[in-house]
Amino acid sequence: MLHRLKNDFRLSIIVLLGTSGVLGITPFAVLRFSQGNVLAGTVDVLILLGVSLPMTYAWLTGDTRRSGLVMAFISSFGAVAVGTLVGDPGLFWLYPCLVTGFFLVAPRIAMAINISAVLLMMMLGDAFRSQEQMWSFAATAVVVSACAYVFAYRNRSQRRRLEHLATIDPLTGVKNRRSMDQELAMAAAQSERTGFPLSLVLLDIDHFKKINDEYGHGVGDEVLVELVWAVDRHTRKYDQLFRYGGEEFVLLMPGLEGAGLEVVLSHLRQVLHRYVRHPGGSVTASFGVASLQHGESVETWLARADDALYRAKSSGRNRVVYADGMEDQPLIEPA
Ligand SMILES: Nc1nc2c(ncn2[C@@H]2O[C@H](COP(=O)(O)OP(=O)(O)OP(=O)(O)O)[C@@H](O)[C@H]2O)c(=O)[nH]1
Repeated sequence: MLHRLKNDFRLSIIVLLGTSGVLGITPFAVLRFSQGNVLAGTVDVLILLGVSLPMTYAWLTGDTRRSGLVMAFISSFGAVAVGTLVGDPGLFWLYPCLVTGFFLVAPRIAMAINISAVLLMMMLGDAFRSQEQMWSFAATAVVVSACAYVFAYRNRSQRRRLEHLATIDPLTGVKNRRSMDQELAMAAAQSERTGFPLSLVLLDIDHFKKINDEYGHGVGDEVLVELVWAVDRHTRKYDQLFRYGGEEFVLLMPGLEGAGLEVVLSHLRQVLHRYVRHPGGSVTASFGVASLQHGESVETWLARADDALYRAKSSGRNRVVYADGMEDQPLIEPA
């Protein structure tokens, strides 16, 4: 449970708000009913349901997007209803809602909800004792919302930047090994469910150390970038390339296996040989290929591709080798 809360920021906010909403509003609901204010008590109960149901939904389904939106909406307009029904003591409830909305939904949506809630409260007018109070409320609500917006916007762009840094290889711009682990697990689970074929290619540049040693690391880096560019140009948009480490890449190819896969990879091997170059000539790469088998774990799948790559390297490089006893690709040199 703690693990989920620690790893899912929006879920943790939903749970925090839902729980504090339930704890904070319940005494007021009881108070309103005991004072005979049935309408305000009913509104409190509706808000209680409005925050606890999305919280339960988010917890059970993991869908924090929809629950966050519902919660932001209900808490803000619920606060408007409370303010309108009980007068200025209810006004204060809108302030936490003006801020917390930014934790639940995108900054633009939170801002739109805030503006609508404040305007609605002003139009209904019943919460205010005087015009002066109403305009003071409007001005302070705008200041609170504007500050929260700037903070949320900045926080969001920094989070996106961190996500980018954590998942993208800075040299080549493809996803790194960390995101590969997640994507492979997801793709394998989907393939297991749908029966859609899924193949994995371990692609390793041949004698890369020699290129570095002879022409320098800068040239080595350029070769890596060129290779990524060539693979990207000659594969489909739903194929995904990851940098596995060093000069080794993983290419994930959904919907391809058997003869179709052989044709594509034979072509790709030749394309790399033809287009990826260094000052001393062309670059070659070896491929180890494994198609996911029913019930197979990602680790075993990768290990089979790795074993095939090892065989490609040890049998002469510049070739495609398939796991599970399939024949090595005949070595066809480009014209
Ligand atoms: N330029 C550059 N070199 C890198 C990078 N990452 C790893 N390397 C180098 O890649 C080389 C990999 O060498 P090896 O593992 O011996 O592989 P290889 O020379 O390609 O030999 P085979 O794979 O057996 O054909 C090492 O010299 C690493 O320093 C990088 O980001 N840029």
